[in-house]
Amino acid sequence: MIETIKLSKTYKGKKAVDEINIYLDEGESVGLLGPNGAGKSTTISMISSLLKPTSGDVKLDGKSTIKNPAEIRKVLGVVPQEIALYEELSAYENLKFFGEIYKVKKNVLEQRIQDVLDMVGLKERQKELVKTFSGGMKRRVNIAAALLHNPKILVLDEPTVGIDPQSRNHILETVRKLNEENGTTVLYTSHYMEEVEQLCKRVYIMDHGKVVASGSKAELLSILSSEDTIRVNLSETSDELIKKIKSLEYIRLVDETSEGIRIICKKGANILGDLVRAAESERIQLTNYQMETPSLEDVFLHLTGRTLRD
Ligand SMILES: Nc1ncnc2c1ncn2[C@@H]1O[C@H](COP(=O)(O)OP(=O)(O)OP(=O)(O)O)[C@@H](O)[C@H]1O
Repeated sequence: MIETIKLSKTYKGKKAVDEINIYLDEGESVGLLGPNGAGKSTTISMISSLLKPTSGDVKLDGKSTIKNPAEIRKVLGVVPQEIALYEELSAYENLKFFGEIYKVKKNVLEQRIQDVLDMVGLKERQKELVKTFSGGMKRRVNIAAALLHNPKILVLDEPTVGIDPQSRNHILETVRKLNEENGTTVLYTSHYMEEVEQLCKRVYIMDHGKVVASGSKAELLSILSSEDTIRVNLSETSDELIKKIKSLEYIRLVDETSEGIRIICKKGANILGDLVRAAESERIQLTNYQMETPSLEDVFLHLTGRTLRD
């Protein structure tokens, strides 16, 4: 359905997106996961034909959208990170305005506005001014606006950042329903691993403008099949202790957590004895030790040496 070919964007000599090749099949829900600055927004702006690539192409059903952006605009709805709404207008009036901009036919616009308000759970509050809404409710109006022209493809740029849990759950549920029940193709960008795990069948992991891995959750986790992840709680941590642990030859990564450290090491390494000795020599107590089932977060850490929120 959609395919990017060596898609790139350079800002003042710096590559924000570097030759990425991704595709979306009809009806899929695909995640674009990466930390701040990885290039996710730039990528989806180019896919949505809001931003011109420096090089490469975006194809819709085999045809370049760069030469002909009108086609993709018809079938794609985009929910940007910034909330672009008129505060002095009601939710309904905002949607009416966007519907006219998107050239939704007059005879269906009323019904579409009611349908999309229903999808995002704001039907009862449509007459209220947007300026009285919480950040999460505003984001829901934004999603409703992107759905007005009944797009086949919905692209969302970190739609749950900085909003209340109730709106967050609502948004996740709306996106899930659109994909599973309406068959809408979804491209969902986030730096929240659990959202992508929950919503997306396939994931691209981005870092520094490049796709560093892709596949289903199971495929991505298999990257870690040669490793164990261990969570260790400590009475305190010290740089010296972390240095000692890092120096053990079978250690791949040590990452500080709120309660201690997380270690990725070669599978089957006999680490406990070494850990206890290192902690004792620093007069630090080891209060808990637990093998973890690896998550996509660990895959990210393994691939980039950083956590998603670094
Ligand atoms: N208009 C611009 N001019 C110059 N540099 C830019 C511009 N937009 C983005 N960048 C840079 O490009 C890189 C990728 O940014 P982008 O916003 O695409 O990342 P992101 O993964 O979406 O992160 P975030 O979640 O913070 O938006 C960053 O280094 C950013 O500073």
